[in-house]
Amino acid sequence: MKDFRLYAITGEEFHPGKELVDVMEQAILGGVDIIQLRDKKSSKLEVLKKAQKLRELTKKYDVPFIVNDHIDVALAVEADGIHVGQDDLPLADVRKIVGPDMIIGISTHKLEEAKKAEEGGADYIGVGPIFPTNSKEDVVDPVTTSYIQQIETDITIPYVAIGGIKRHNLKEVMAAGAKRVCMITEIVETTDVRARCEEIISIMEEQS
Ligand SMILES: Cc1ncc(COP(=O)(O)OP(=O)(O)O)c(N)n1
Ligand SMILES: Cc1nc(C(=O)O)sc1CCOP(=O)(O)O
Ligand SMILES: [Mg+2]
Repeated sequence: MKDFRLYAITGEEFHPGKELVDVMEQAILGGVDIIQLRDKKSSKLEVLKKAQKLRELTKKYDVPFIVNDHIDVALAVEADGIHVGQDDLPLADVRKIVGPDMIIGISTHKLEEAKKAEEGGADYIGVGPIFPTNSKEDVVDPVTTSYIQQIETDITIPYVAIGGIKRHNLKEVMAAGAKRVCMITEIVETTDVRARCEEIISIMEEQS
């Protein structure tokens, strides 16, 4: 897969009154280079409609588009990838469904899960939650930056740090070895999403 550094996940509940596509377009203009549609509340049809709009947007900017949870929606809109968690379908079954080319990302919270994902052919893994987060209901305890250090030592596939990552703790995350970060609230919960992403990118560039 094409490499990336700033991964934005949608979080419509954090930007009331603003259109999903407008917020994500500002994020892309600010430097986000991969987008995931994550919607835990809408009906399947509503998720499909949002995915269609984001597919169009991400095609325009040549940014990879990932769908969280809904494999059928990912296939229907020809998304670039699907993101699944530890309680979703096993990787081997997801691969059978989506075929050889679609990106598969898997959430991991411990080294054992990361190794299994790598051995099973995941294209990337999520590594988190690094810090406490209010953006996910059934979240496990923070894994802290020590999990990033373990991943750096033992895992070779691309990984993205996630969970409670903000401008103020970004240096700590990068100092542990992370080169890619994923955020919901720090990106979408602000009046100027583009400027926020530019600021995040400039902190990342200072650290690399
Ligand atoms: C990049 C990335 N990493 C982790 C997650 C979390 O996925 P999951 O464990 O399936 O939880 P939900 O997002 O479905 O609540 C993610 N979505 N993206
Ligand atoms: C969706 C998600 N998955 C996580 C994991 O650790 O797997 S943490 C998380 C929420 C990330 O949101 P924020 O940047 O607002 O903390
Ligand atoms: Mg999931």
